[in-house]
Parts: sequence; C-alpha cells; structure tokens
Amino acid sequence: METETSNQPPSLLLTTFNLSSSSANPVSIYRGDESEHERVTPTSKDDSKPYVTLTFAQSLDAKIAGQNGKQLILSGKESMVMTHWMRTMHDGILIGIGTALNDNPQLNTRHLPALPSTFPHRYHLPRPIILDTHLRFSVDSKLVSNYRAGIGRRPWIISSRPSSENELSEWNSKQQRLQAAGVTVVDVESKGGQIQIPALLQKLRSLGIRSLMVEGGAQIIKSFLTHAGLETGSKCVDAILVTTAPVFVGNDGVGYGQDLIVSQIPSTEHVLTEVFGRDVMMSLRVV
Ligand SMILES: NC(=O)C1=CN([C@@H]2O[C@H](COP(=O)(O)OP(=O)(O)OC[C@H]3O[C@@H](n4cnc5c(N)ncnc54)[C@H](OP(=O)(O)O)[C@@H]3O)[C@@H](O)[C@H]2O)C=CC1
Ligand SMILES: Nc1nc(O)c(N)c(N[C@@H]2O[C@H](COP(=O)(O)O)[C@@H](O)[C@H]2O)n1
Repeated sequence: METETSNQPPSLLLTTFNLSSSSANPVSIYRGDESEHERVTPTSKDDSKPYVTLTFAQSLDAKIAGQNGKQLILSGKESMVMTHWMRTMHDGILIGIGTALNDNPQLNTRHLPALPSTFPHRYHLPRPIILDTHLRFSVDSKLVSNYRAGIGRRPWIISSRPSSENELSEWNSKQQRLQAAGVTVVDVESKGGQIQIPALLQKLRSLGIRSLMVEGGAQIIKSFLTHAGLETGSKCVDAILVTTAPVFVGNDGVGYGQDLIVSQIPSTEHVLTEVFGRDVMMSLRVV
C-alpha cells in the first residue's frame, strides 16, 4: 500500500493511466497561470478531446452528499491524498455549479506531502473548470480568491450565451462582472438547458486541456456517465475511479444513481481495486 510520504503518484493511478513512474512527474515549475505542456499526463487516442477521468467518493449506499446536499467528507486521509495525486496528473478539473456553490471548493493539491523548501518545483495545479450555464458562479469563491492570491489557476466558467435578447443583456453583465474578477468565461453550445458534453470536450482540447478530471456533483456524474459517446460515436469518459467509504448515508442523501439507464452507461473493464486506509478505491477503464 502507498504511504503518505511517497513523492510519486500511487501505482493504482499509474496503472490506470498507462504511465510509468519515471515519466509521470507530478511536479513542475509553476510559472503563474501558464500551461505546462512538457508535463506528462494521460492523453486520449482521439486527439480532438481530452482524456477524461470521472472520479468521486461515495458511501456504501452510493450517496455522494448528505441531506439537502450537505457536503460530506467521505474519503479518509489516505484516499483523499490519492485524490490529490490524481489532481496533479490532470490539466483540468471539472465540477458543476451545484458543487461550486454548495461546497466552495479549492480543487488544489494541499494534502500532498510537502516538497523540500529548496526544491524549485511545485505540484502541478489543475485548471478549475465549472459548468455554469446561467453564470451563477460567485466572485467571492475560494477559487477566485486563490487565483488572485497567486496560489491557484484562473477559473474557467463554461456557459452558453443565450439567444434571446432579454436574457442576453443579463448574461452580458454577469459575464463582465466575472471577467473583471479574473474569471474566464467560455461559450459552449447547450441543448435543453445543459452544456453539451461532446462540444465541451472539443472546446477544452482546442484550449490546450489534454486531460480532464471530472469530480462531480450528482448531475455532472450522471451526464458524463450517460453521454459516453452515444451521440458522437466517440467515448466521453476514459477512466472511472470510485472511492467507497465504509459508511451509510441513507435515503435523504444525494445520489447519482436514480434514473440511470444502464444501456446508456459505457462498457467498462476493471483495472484495479486497492485499499487506502479504511476506504476502497476501484478503477475501471471504458472500453
Ligand atoms: N462525494 C463526492 O465525491 C462529491 C460530492 N459532491 C456533492 O454533490 C452535490 C452537488 O451536486 P449537484 O447538486 O447535482 O450539482 P452539480 O455539481 O452536479 O452541478 C449541476 C449543475 O451544473 C449545471 N450544468 C450545466 N451543464 C450541465 C450538464 N451537461 N450536466 C449536468 N449539469 C450541468 C446545471 O446548472 P445550470 O443549469 O445553472 O448550468 C446543473 O444544475 C454537493 O452536495 C456536493 O457536496 C460534489 C462533487 C464530488
Ligand atoms: N475525493 C473526495 N472525497 C470526498 O469525501 C469529497 N467530499 C470530495 N468532494 C470533492 O472535493 C471538493 C472539495 O475539494 P477541496 O477540498 O476544497 O479541494 C468538493 O467540492 C467535491 O468536488 N472528494
């Protein structure tokens, strides 16, 4: 089992992403907001989209949050460190606006072992990417304050410019407010009020995102699971890593499993299952 003091990503991740420990250097020189293309990261065979890792933590009864969306720390210390290793290995980290507003997350790598103070490198930080059709994201969020303090990357908000004149003026003023706070707003096609996942992935790849870690919440997990290439013929998720914690949440908790249609979920093959502290982490590859 991996220890907290190791300074290489755990073997479960290297195996799942087909990377060798010598190539998968999680540290790089952090030069402000610049991208670091020399870093090795999982890549898709289809170069029009990023490699997509869907990952989240759940209870034994498949809940990812408590009553009314109350944020739960389901992962124990060891599996949380594992999630932070995974963050260093991806160019971008994606959540839905529900999670951004509810959890006010940082999406950084602060649980990893400290690097020597003389070391010129830092852990790679993934670009925060938030799906937010109506621009509800708050300029007072930790993601914005970390960016402004120079300890986080500039957040990208993925939205969809409304076609009606009435909605457009409100959207424009929200966009200006976000941009004034340092946030980048990216316009992507939406259908039925939801950002289209295949179009989103193409857009992100064109903006230099080679690998994307999708963390949730419930609606985002459902969308990525069920958009697995049915419309485009190419898959939208490459790997799925689920942490299961030894707790029950009960019926009031938030789950992602209601209304899932199994024929819409991609075929997967099991890669590895490992124990991290008291949790189990399972990795699957979409085939
Ligand atoms: N245990 C874990 O690992 C994790 C748990 N969570 C928990 O999940 C909960 C939040 O989940 P939830 O409320 O479902 O919110 P989500 O984070 O899944 O965000 C959903 C929102 O994203 C926007 N959106 C835009 N495009 C899409 C799309 N294509 N598919 C889905 N959503 C889209 C929609 O808002 P709009 O229409 O305004 O754009 C939608 O309401 C929180 O309680 C959080 O704590 C979150 C992450 C991980
Ligand atoms: N891996 C994992 N385990 C849990 O128990 C969780 N609740 C989550 N949640 C995700 O992590 C975000 C919080 O990130 P920061 O600690 O603020 O960096 C949260 O918003 C979810 O996306 N993940």
